Amino acid sequence: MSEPLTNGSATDLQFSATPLQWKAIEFPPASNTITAILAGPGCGKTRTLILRCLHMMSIGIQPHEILVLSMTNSAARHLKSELRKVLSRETLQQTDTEVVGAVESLPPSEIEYIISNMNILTFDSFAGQIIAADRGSPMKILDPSYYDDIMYLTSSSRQTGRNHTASVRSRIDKWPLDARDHVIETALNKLRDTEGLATFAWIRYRTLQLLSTKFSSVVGVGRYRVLMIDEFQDLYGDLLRMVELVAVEDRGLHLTVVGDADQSIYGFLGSIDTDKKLKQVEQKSGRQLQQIVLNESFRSTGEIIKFSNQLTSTKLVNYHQDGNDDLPVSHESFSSALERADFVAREIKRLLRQSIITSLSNVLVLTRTNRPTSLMESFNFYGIKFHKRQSSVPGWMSGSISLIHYLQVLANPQEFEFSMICVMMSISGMSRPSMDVVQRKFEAWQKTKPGKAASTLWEYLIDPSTKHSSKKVIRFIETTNHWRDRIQGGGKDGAKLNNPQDLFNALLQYIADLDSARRIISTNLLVSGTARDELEKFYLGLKDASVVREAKLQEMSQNQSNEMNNVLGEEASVMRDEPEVPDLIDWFVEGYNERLYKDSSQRLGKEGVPDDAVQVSTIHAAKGLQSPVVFVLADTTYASLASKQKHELSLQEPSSPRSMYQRGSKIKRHWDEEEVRVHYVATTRAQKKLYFCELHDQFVRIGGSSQYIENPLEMKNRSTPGFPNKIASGDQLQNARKRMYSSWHRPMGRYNFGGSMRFVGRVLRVVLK
Ligand SMILES: Nc1ncnc2c1ncn2[C@@H]1O[C@H](COP(=O)(O)OP(=O)(O)OP(=O)(O)O)[C@@H](O)[C@H]1O
Repeated sequence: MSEPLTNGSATDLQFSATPLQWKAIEFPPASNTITAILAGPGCGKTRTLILRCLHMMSIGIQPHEILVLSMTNSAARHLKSELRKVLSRETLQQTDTEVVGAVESLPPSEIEYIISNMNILTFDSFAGQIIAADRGSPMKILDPSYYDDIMYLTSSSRQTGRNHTASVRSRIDKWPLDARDHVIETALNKLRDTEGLATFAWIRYRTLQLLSTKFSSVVGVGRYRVLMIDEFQDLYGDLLRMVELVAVEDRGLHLTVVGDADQSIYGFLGSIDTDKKLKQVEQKSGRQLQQIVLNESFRSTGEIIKFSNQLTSTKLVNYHQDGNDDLPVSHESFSSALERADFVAREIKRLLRQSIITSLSNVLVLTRTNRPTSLMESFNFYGIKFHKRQSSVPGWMSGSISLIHYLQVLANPQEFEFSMICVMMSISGMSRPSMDVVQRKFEAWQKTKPGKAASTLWEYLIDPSTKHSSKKVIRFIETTNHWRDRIQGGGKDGAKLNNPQDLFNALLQYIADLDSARRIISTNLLVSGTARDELEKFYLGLKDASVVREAKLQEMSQNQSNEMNNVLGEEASVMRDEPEVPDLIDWFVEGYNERLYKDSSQRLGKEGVPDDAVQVSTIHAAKGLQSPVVFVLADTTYASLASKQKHELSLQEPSSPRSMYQRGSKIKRHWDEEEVRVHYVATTRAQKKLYFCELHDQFVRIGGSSQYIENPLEMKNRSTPGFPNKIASGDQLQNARKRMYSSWHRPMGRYNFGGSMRFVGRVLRVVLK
């Protein structure tokens, strides 16, 4: 193959449209019709949608009268950038076989005018605008999955700065579902009234209410003459209802929807069959359906299309040949995620060396979940930079391990009770029933101390009168006390551990002494390769905190000495106290929530992708994208695991996160099929070269190691000075490996470790402006 694989091809530069695309572009936007543009991946749906908007403008519809709604921020950004690209193209060319659209190249000011006046929004921003117009000010978003934080925010303990959410949570977890929902709902209502905080679910719900009861007074909505829906196949419950309400017959609004049933991947949120959905909208809005099916794919080579078709058994027969030789699809299999990551990096290096690609931005790495995404992001063995595309998941560390819990316990086990429970649960052999016993005894103990109703679990544990029957609990107390003493300066030399390296080592040692290493270090690292990254990120966070703290200390002592010299004279210096800056551990723990919040809002705002980086994304966040080279890090076991759970979803408006999973609801999903479609979406992002990389065994071979990396725990550290080369000792590692199989499926009870990271911080995302 002679030419390098790049993003732009010759056909891309001209505004040609196939006759079918042209028909879709031109179909009159009458208010009594719905135009449904259906097509497989790469057939030009997005492009047609944009050209259709421009065509409408050419027949007199104003940019601000057009509303384009998409499911995700990422899709909305993609649409905007495509619109900008289309608008800034220079000349139009006529070809023999294709009809050419008459869109003139526009001066920059006009391009800006169109882009800023045409509303390309996510459903949630659209709903947010309606709410803001209704109440006169925007609302802040509260992620409903942080429901411990919701409790925290509404509880009286907030004023005292204490965190009682663990006990609240453990109590309400025992209640029937309805009662629980009621409590959460009450808390949410309170937050809405007092703090202007609302969940997306509520904002959608309220929007639906406003649209159905007082549509005419909903500011702004009446001005739209055209509504375009991108990725229609993915619309679920309330979003679909929103479309129906905005598009009801008598409002003179035209509706165009664009979609592909084979790319439907939101069944897990209740999205139903595409045809059924179309019929539903047709009936509810009383319109006539005009369906146009595009059948020629312009994106991928024949090899890629064939491979993708095999996945879903669909027949997208036509693909547009642009003269490039077809490269074979590489179907690879690996025994560990780390080995796979290593392959990806080396392969990219090779593509660069052999000039098959000229820029790292021509490569897209797609993963099923966030976990391997984080792994790739911090994988830089071969000097290749990976840039994680912003998905909707917030969080400073979406890591699989919750190191912060351990540090919080070391900082203050009274304040961070929930963390303490998580830490106790992570101790090898400490099961859910034994934790329940502790909890029950604690409650009984509290009753014997009438004056001390608010006594904490830690106070109970260290109370000399408490008789512990479990050796694990005793060990937890002793180990925690020992390392708290060491860190807090109660050690022999009386020094505080304010050096990030010492503190980090102490933290790791604490974890190892608790015998939690199996769960948080070895298991994660060996299975998915991410634990090391999380450790490293954590270490870097600690270092950052230390740098800021040092600067603060210096600044304070500088101020102080200036002040002393100027005002008080030298003698006074003796009387002065040392500046008060918290110790590193407290500084870090305190700043953690703040950073979590700041970072997630910064990340939400971030747009562009650096040129010198490989893009890494989850498949869900990569909808609509394309790239010359795509590596799909397939997760084929996900399908069978998911199918076992057989979630049942309800389409009712959720009053709380959990009511989404009510029993007795009608819709059952076949998860395996959806998983196949997810992978289909992934493979069809590739234009020229596709790598389908599976893990043939989701579990690492016991005792074996990757052919590339001898011992993952003793890998060279990635140019992070101070980060320990060796994380756990050989024996621990061997034992961890042996125990891995037996422990992998052990349920973590309600204190799910992976998810518990969420409860650490109050993650309030302010996304509505
Ligand atoms: N008529 C055409 N001539 C040349 N290129 C085209 C034509 N139609 C579409 N393309 C190109 O094909 C690629 C895929 O188009 P587009 O992203 O619009 O497809 P899509 O149907 O939206 O795909 P997906 O379903 O994956 O989102 C783009 O690079 C686009 O420029």
